[in-house]
Amino acid sequence: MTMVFLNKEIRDGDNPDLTEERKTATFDTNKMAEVIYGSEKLARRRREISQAVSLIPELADSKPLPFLSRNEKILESTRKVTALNEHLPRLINMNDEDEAWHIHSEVIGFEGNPLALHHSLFIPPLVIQGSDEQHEKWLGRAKRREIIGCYAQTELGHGSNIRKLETTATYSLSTQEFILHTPTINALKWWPGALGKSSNHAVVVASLIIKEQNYGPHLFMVQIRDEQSHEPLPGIAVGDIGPKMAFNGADNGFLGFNNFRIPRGNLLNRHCNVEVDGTYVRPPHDKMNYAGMIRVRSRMAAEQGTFMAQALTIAVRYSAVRRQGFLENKSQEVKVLDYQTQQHRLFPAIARSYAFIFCGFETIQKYETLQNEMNSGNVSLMADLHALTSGIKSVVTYQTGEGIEQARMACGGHGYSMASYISEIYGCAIGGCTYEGENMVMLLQLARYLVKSVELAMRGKPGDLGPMVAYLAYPDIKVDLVTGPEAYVKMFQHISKRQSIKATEKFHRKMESGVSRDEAWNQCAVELTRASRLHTRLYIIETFIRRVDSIEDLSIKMVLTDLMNLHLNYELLDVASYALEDGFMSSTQMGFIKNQLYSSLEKIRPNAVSLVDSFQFSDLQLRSNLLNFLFQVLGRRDGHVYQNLFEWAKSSPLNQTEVLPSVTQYLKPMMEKAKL
Ligand SMILES: CC/C=C\C/C=C\C/C=C\C/C=C\CCC(=O)SCCNC(=O)CCNC(=O)[C@H](O)C(C)(C)COP(=O)(O)OP(=O)(O)OC[C@H]1O[C@@H](n2cnc3c(N)ncnc32)[C@H](O)[C@@H]1OP(=O)(O)O
Ligand SMILES: Cc1cc2nc3c(=O)[nH]c(=O)nc-3n(C[C@H](O)[C@H](O)[C@H](O)COP(=O)(O)OP(=O)(O)OC[C@H]3O[C@@H](n4cnc5c(N)ncnc54)[C@H](O)[C@@H]3O)c2cc1C
Repeated sequence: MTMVFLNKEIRDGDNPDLTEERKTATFDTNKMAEVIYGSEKLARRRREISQAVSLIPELADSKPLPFLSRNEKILESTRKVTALNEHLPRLINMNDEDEAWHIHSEVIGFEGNPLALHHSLFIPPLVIQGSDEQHEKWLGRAKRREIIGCYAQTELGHGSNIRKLETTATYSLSTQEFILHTPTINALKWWPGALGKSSNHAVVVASLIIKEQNYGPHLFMVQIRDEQSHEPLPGIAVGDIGPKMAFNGADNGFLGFNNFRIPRGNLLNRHCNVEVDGTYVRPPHDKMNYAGMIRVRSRMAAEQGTFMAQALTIAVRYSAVRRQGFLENKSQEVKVLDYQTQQHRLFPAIARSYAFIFCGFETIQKYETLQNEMNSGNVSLMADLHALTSGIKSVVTYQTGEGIEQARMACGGHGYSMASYISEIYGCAIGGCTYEGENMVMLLQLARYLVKSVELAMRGKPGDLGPMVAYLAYPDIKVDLVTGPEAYVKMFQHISKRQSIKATEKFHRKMESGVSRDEAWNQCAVELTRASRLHTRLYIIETFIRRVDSIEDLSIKMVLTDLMNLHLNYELLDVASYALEDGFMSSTQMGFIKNQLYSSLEKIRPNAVSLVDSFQFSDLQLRSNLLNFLFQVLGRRDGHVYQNLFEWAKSSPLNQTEVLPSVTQYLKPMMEKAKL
């Protein structure tokens, strides 16, 4: 029987320790899901989709994914994604990217699949950079999945420095074609997801050469495999780059061209062009060809927030059923969730998950505004959003990695087992520190923007500063943290401003002492990245406060205020040394922050399970409940962990036979030999 209590679904037969947690929570998890996902409709749609997926057996994993070999993983992810495509139009709104993301994450898990990049990295650049004529030619085919594509930019020798990509696209005036060529091994495309074995088309980024002049990286639509035989076309070398830390259900690949010709019309030319006579038509912004990367980065905060939320759901539920050690009552061991250290490990990360998701929705909206403006020829918002998303991408991926790793350790030994699924989530999430721009490189992009802004403020032009950096010109007025969130923001603004100014001044001093600009930049790079992190963390705090301010439901507002206070105190404590250094923060204030932090942990404790339940991840999504199987493990909603860990172990392929060949071939002879 299921009893609904503030929508927390207390189910008969659930582990009583989890039931107790759900009963004591002070808010409605469905209402919280509305806040997390943006509206009642969006949250409800997620539940409906999860429910629909759970009723379709062919969308379930046919075996526990960690027991599969690489080939089996690719076969399984391809089986599921093609089966899913058959059902999609019935299950989701096909124009809704969030619904598509959600359903893929339910069905595929974190292993990746050969069509993931088709939708997220092949179609979007075609939409953004392709002309109407090019949309006519390829977009319909891509959307109907008549062709499969990927985004091939990174090379063996270059990923971060796109200007130095070595793959060339040389315009031939005589044939009006581009000749794609890979001049060296280093110039092989390397890493693109789904390139290795699955795609038959690629958006290839190559340096455009016209009459021996290099015009820098441009995007080209390239067919790489025959549509019938799927064999590589003559002049193309392509394959898989081998197993990775995660994403092993996907085929990241390499690609080389041997003077491979494509028509002039294959340069994606909505914003730039090469005319028949070789005349180059410039785009309205120098970095227009990088716009697709801003798009992906703008989605990463929400994405990473949900990755961390999944690991935390597993760890918090498990911590509520895991009993070990004693507190006051010596007759019953305590839930490990009652230990302050466990709470300190998990709750700030829950707060960051919420913060990243809220911040993510804002950045996605900002990107949509940019996209609309770009479509009408206005590129003035690009620089701001490039700077902002560069910082956010770097901070959230790093902190998500930290949070997931804490979740793993919070599960003790069982966290280390793949039955927890946390290692797979971790492998996938920390890929984000590297893909879509290596974190340090992207922090330094934001630092360029901050330095320029400080210079404007120094030149007495604070009016020229955009709203995101206006605080760089604010006067320093001491704050009383007791007055609430605004005081925390002011304290953070002071810290961030001071670091940006210090780093800029150091950079200027280096140059004044005769060091070249690039060398001076490098000598200040650590300080500059610190400024970027502080600026970004400030921005995330502000978005959290904005979101909580906008909530009307009192019970939700109260618990989110607790979470926000935890976030404010945790973040400020983490960077307090910057404010103690110049006396802006007193040691009394430091003590106040710590006490607030500990009291926030206590306030959140009764709501912890419901705060993670509110993300409403299904057991399938957490790989904690595989349809038709008993392998239900650590994060399962009903909390029955131990017997299912035992089922999981019994299902290990190693246990399908009592005596392994490793024993008969090697150990037995060794022991026999030792007896002689
Ligand atoms: C449950 C589901 C499971 C799984 C799914 C999850 C995840 C997905 C899985 C897999 C991964 C998916 C995708 C990964 C795809 C990729 O990684 S694609 C490759 C991405 N590559 C990069 O990001 C490369 C990073 N490098 C760059 O972007 C650039 O090289 C650079 C920006 C670092 C530098 O470029 P330069 O041309 O050299 O420029 P600069 O000299 O440094 O700067 C000059 C000015 O230009 C401004 N600028 C740079 N970029 C932009 C931009 N995009 N927009 C606007 N302006 C830009 C810069 O700010 C400078 O301005 P100034 O005013 O300061 O001069
Ligand atoms: C899971 C995954 C999926 C990917 N998918 C794709 C894809 O679909 N398509 C695609 O084209 N690519 C893809 N990539 C490639 C990815 O975009 C690049 O690996 C990434 O941009 C980093 O570039 P790099 O490998 O050249 O790192 P490098 O730049 O070589 O980084 C190595 C080190 O050098 C440092 N460094 C480099 N430049 C600077 C600098 N200017 N200042 C300071 N430090 C610097 C970095 O901080 C880092 O510590 C993927 C990568 C991964 C891991």
